[in-house]
Amino acid sequence: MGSQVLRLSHPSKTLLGAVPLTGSKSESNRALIIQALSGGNVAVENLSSAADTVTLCRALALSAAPGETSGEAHETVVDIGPAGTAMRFLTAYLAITNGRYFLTGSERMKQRPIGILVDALTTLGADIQYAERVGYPPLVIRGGFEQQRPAVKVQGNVSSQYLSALLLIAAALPKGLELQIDGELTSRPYLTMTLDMLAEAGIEHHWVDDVIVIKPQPTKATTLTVEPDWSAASYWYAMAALAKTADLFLPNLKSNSLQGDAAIANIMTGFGVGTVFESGGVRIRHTASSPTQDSSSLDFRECPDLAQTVIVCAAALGKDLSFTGLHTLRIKETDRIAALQNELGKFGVALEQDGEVYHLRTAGRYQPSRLVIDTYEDHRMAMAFAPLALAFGQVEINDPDVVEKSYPDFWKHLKQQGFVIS
Ligand SMILES: O=C(O)C1=C[C@@H](OP(=O)(O)O)[C@@H](O)[C@H](O)C1
Ligand SMILES: C=C(OP(=O)(O)O)C(=O)O
Repeated sequence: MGSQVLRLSHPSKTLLGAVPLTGSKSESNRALIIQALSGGNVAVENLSSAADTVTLCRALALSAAPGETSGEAHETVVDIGPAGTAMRFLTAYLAITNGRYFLTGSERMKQRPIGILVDALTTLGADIQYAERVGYPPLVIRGGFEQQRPAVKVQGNVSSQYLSALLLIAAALPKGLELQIDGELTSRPYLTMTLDMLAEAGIEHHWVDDVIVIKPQPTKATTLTVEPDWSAASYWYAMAALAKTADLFLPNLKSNSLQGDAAIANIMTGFGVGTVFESGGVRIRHTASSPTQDSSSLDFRECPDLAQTVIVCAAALGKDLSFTGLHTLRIKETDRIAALQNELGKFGVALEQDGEVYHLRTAGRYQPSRLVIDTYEDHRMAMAFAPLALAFGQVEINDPDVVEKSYPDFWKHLKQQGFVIS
């Protein structure tokens, strides 16, 4: 892209035609780990073009053929940049893979906690040290350990990625895994996605109360086909809500998705966007008027990646909604609560915290003469605020390349849909 700022407008405010979304980043990253542990049994189709998936692919290739060293004998440096799922999944994967690894990432990655996962792996017998700050990347992993025990208890309310990381390696552990989820489980659909994809590859589990058991077992020969990305679809729902006319077809999305973010279809009925599941994909339409939903509340506990899309869209439509389940947003690509508060404030909207509930206050909303959005190295900040071009006539997005993390064709697709981008 090159440019440090993009200016967006959409003169006709009309969205028509098909938008071919890339594969789900979450499904792709699971498929890659399952494949890597399958001994050549598993093929993957429709892998995401997300930078995070490309990064994980490269990291897995590097760990299969270690070469680069960091000075210390045979230490393979694996740098996953800003890819959180890759960091968590690789921590578990490298812990059971022979070799010595230095697993690192971006400056932000060094602020995203990983202690819960490292503690769990260490309990099982893994050898993992912190290279800088205790509880955070980078990690020094001496892979390939003798398993001490199968049972481990893991806190569930910080990130489901820790649990998914453990479940993905469970069948390859000599004693298997008995994973007890401690306390509340956040982002539950991501955990069930992990179990469902393992099941597709022939790996069975038993889940009773708060304990998930996976016995040592081989994967079966199969092809995992990745569905397009529902989180990416959410931005098109927001655009449809803010457009004058919208009739968009999103090929290959399914109603019985593994992705919790398919919840956007239901949420957006309250924002004036209708969904029809057709054969071969989903059709979304701007419906006549946007029903008021003021004083109602939306919970993002199961779909945290939709929060920015929905909150920004609600702000543009002047809906004073309340939100819960935002507790994990502060440890993602940026502190997403603070980022939202700053950027919404640029057009007079407040996101006020009251304990676990956040209230959107749109009474002071105004149309600024120039709206320039900062993106905080967070792809979802760029993509959630871009639809505002339809509401305010024009919006400028700083550091637009951030979208590459999950949706590299985002700006290209916007252009194809009539956005003027300069
Ligand atoms: O497992 C996954 O693929 C993901 C789980 C979620 O994270 P948390 O479990 O940390 O909420 C989500 O926000 C992230 O984008 C992808
Ligand atoms: C939180 C996200 O990703 P990750 O945790 O994998 O960096 C995201 O894509 O919104």
